[in-house]
Amino acid sequence: MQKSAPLTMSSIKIECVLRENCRCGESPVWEEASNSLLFVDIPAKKVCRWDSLSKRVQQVTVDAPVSSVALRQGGGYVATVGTKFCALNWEDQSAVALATVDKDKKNNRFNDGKVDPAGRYFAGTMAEETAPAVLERHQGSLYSLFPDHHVEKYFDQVDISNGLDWSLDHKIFYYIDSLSYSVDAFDYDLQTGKISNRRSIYKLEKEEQIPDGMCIDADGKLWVACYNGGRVIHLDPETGKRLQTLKLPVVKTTSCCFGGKDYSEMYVTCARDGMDPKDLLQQPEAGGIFKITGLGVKGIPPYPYAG
Ligand SMILES: O=C(O)[C@H](O)[C@@H](O)[C@H](O)[C@H](O)CO
Ligand SMILES: [Zn+2]
Repeated sequence: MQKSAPLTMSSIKIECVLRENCRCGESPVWEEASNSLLFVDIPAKKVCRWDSLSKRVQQVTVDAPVSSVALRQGGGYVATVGTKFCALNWEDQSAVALATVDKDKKNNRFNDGKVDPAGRYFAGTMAEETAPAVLERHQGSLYSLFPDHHVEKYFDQVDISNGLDWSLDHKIFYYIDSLSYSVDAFDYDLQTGKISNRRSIYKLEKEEQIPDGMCIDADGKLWVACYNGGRVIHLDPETGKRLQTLKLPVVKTTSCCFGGKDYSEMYVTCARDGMDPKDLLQQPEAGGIFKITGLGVKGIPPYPYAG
């Protein structure tokens, strides 16, 4: 395995590349075909696409909070809107429901979602918040939308279903329920999409605050955005050790992904909701998109939904 560059050689640069004032930016996904970063602003009900070459942003507004977006095999996107898995057509700005979950829970909505290596769209739910991280507990569940559009439920009793990704050998599923303050792992069966043997691989320290979105890198290590922690932490899931902390000039960091040339850049989303006017003055880039270069590690392309 190739070692990353020694620390003395790396020059990490963190910059805000888009001042978007997202209320709650989330679900960054790199689309190689268009050199673009997709992301959502959950309460603003917007899916955005930032062209890294022209620096322009396009957006599609939907009719309910949109919590994640993913690429779709054969073009277009899928997104979790309210409690629906939807197909998103960028050209005519339409979102067509493929399946609905939590029909008995009127106050629920989807939260983070991502596609697995076999093309299933995983996403979990939560009760709607009255303020950031303030909500009726244990209302969420984790689901996946299979390529044939049927939905499977994995477990319930979730507080805030959040970051998710798969190990490079596809044998482990990593998952975050934010209010557990833990990054968990499950054994993963790629053939069936089944998960088992839940365990914690990392417990957040107090100052790291609330674990939110996450992604894996090409070395199999995890990067976890810490809401209210103003940072992304780099974890070794095998040893359970934190390898590195990246501090950002905004406190409500929500999620991260790799993108850009050869997936050598990291993109980080963040939120403005829940900040008071004084914080907003001190963090004028809150709600923007951050790009981090010089990490000395690459990411992997996102998997497209196969249905
Ligand atoms: O981005 C998300 O995942 C949630 O929808 C947000 O509301 C916050 O992250 C949450 O409040 C912190 O736990
Ligand atoms: Zn999140």
